Parts: sequence; C-alpha cells; structure tokens
Amino acid sequence: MSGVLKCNGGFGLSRLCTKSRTCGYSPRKICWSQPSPASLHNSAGLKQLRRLLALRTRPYSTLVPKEILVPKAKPSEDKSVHRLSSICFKPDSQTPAPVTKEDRPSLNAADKFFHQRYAFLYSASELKNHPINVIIPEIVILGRSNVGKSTFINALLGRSDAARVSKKAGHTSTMNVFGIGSPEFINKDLLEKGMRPPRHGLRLLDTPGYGFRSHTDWGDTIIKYLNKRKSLRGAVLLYNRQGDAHESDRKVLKALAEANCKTLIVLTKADTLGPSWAEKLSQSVESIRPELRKLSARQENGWKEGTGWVPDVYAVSAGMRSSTKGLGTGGGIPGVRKAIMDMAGYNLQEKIEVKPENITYDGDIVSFDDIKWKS
Ligand SMILES: Nc1nc2c(ncn2[C@@H]2O[C@H](COP(=O)(O)OP(=O)(O)OP(=O)(O)O)[C@@H](O)[C@H]2O)c(=O)[nH]1
Ligand SMILES: [Mg+2]
Repeated sequence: MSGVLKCNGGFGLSRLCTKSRTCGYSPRKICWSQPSPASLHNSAGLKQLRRLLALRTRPYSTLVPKEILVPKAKPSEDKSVHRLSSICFKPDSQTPAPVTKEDRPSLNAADKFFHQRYAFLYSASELKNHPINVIIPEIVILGRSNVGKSTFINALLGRSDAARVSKKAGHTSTMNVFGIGSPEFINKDLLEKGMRPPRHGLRLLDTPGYGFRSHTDWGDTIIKYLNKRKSLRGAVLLYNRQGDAHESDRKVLKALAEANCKTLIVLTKADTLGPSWAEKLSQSVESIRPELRKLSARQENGWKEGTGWVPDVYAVSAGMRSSTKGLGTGGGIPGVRKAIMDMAGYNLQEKIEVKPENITYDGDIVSFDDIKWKS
C-alpha cells in the first residue's frame, strides 16, 4: 500500500492517519485479525477495514433504523414558575392568590427562619429509633415514591445537598430528620431536668415514599409515628402536579385524618406543566378539595377544613436544575415555608412570634403531652 490511509473520523490509525494529532486512538488497540495487514495491500481489504472503522465510529443512532428511534419526550418547562414566591390556591379562587405588599414581611420572616441554621440530625427506620423530643415542633413530609419529597426539603432549606434526590423511585428508605431555624422562640420552661436545650426551632422529616418501589412495612411505621409522636405538629402531603389521588394517597390521607394530624397539601413539579400551568393546577386543586371534604365529614375528631386540613392548596417547582442563584427562593417555596411555620405554631408578622396559646398560659405546670397546641 502506498500513500496514506485516511481515517473516517475521530478514530483511526494514528500512524497512518493524516489527523494523527487529533486522533488520539492508539494503533495498538486495533484488532488486526480481521482484516490482516497483508490484506490491506488489495483494495477489497482496504474497503473492509474502512467499513470496520466506520462501524466503530458511527453513533448507535445511525445503526438503528430511524423508525425505531422514538425521540424521548421532554417535559415542557415553564421557567416563569421558578420565580414565583407563592403559588397558593385559596378555596374561592381558580387562580393563584397574588402576593401582596402585606404578605411580604411574613414571607421574609419565614425565609429568614429557614435559612438561619440547618443540621441533619438522624435517620430512623422505626418509631423507637426517634429520640425523645418534647419541645421542638416536627413536620413530616409525605408522598408517593418519586413525587419530589427530598427535593422539596432541599428547596425549603435552600440547599441542594441536604436530602438525597434520585430519578429512581424508592430512593429514600428511612425517615431522615433535619433541624432548622433558631430555637429562640421555643418555650424552654417545658424542658425537664437533664434534657439538652433545643438547638433548632423546627424539625423536618423526609420519609420513604409509598407506592411504587416502596417498602412493605412503610405503612405501619408511619401510622405509628402519626399516632404516637407527641411533638408532631403537622404533615405536608405532596401530590403530583396532576393532583390525581392514587389509592395509596387516599390511605395516607385517611391515616392522617384518623390521627387528627394537621395536613397541608402541596402539588409538586409545577414547572413541568407548560405555559397553562395555572389552569392545570387549578383543575387539580378542584379535584382534591372534594375528597378532603368527604373524608373530613366522616371524622368526628375535629379533622375538619381549617382545623384538620389547610384549605389553601399550594404548588411548588422545587427542582433545582436552573441556577444556584435562585436556589430555594422561587417556585412557590417561600409561600410553603410560611404555611409550614403556621402549622408548627409560629405567628409570622413583621417578626416571628410563638402563637398566643404558648405564651399566655399561666396555670399549673402540665406535661408537654397534655398541652393543647393550635389545632
Ligand atoms: N422538574 C422538576 N423535577 C422535580 C421537582 N421535584 C423533584 N423533581 C425530580 O423528581 C425526581 C424525584 O425526586 P425526589 O426528591 O428524589 O423524590 P422523592 O419523593 O424523595 O422519591 P423517593 O425518596 O424515592 O420516595 C428527581 O429526579 C427530581 O429531580 C420539581 O419541582 N420539578
Ligand atoms: Mg426521597
């Protein structure tokens, strides 16, 4: 063979290739068994080698007939949702409530609280693994596998690394507890002798998802926790953006109602609904409220609209794929922060205050378990 054998792309025979500087492919790695170097001396062998090299370099897509390659549908995104500080559907409105000048101080106070301090505290797979907590309010985040619970917690905390997120359903397998905010508003009089002073003002619990790829004993563990944990102040139940309640969602909602646990509904992944997100979310909310009303009508323990479940339904776009600049500030997160603090028993006006029930009490000293928190 005389002359130079040109390679068909990035790979080739660097010794022979005119693009050898950029080629980067080691000639030693080429299998000479087919065709043999000797066969290069005839043009048929050369053609065969060219075909082989072309096959090596051609991307998979060119080897598969076009009709088999169905392009992966990308969810339509609406970045404008990321910038909203609150996406809240009030019972009498089909559009998200606008954020007024009067709302700003309380939204800012909630933001400040969530950014004050943060720590991962512990993981628990059973109720008995939870250390005793008598004074720090706890809020549990519940929802189906992959609905976005861990992402939601990260967004609330304004960081991307607190809870582990995965595309694969069933990633979180234990209850993971995070301490946040300053403990300055916690009533320390309730501390018993020998107890450590609180380090945070609120605890958030990430939980394993239920449904697809979930753990079989999830139900028992969570129902025990909902019924027995005295420091539990409320649950945030995450629904997917379509708001279509699955059988498992209904079971959890029933468990929350029976445990008389204050419940806040939040729709996730609002950014994947496209430009008509407000309309679609409104339709979802309209399908959720009747179910809640039906359920609360059957409860005699006080789990009613307002006292049991929060009539305002929130939506968020908690995904943090955009930029770290807007981390945890957009997509309805500040609005939910405020709603969570309200559920935990904090008053948010110009500054944070504990709700009057806790500070005006001047009767006998009672145990924490007998204290009636804001229902
Ligand atoms: N576009 C978008 N994606 C989101 C949003 N929230 C979560 N995701 C994505 O949804 C997937 C699941 O999120 P996770 O937070 O791990 O869901 P999870 O509910 O904790 O899942 P399990 O722990 O398995 O129950 C991840 O790929 C996230 O990036 C959101 O608001 N918008
Ligand atoms: Mg998770």
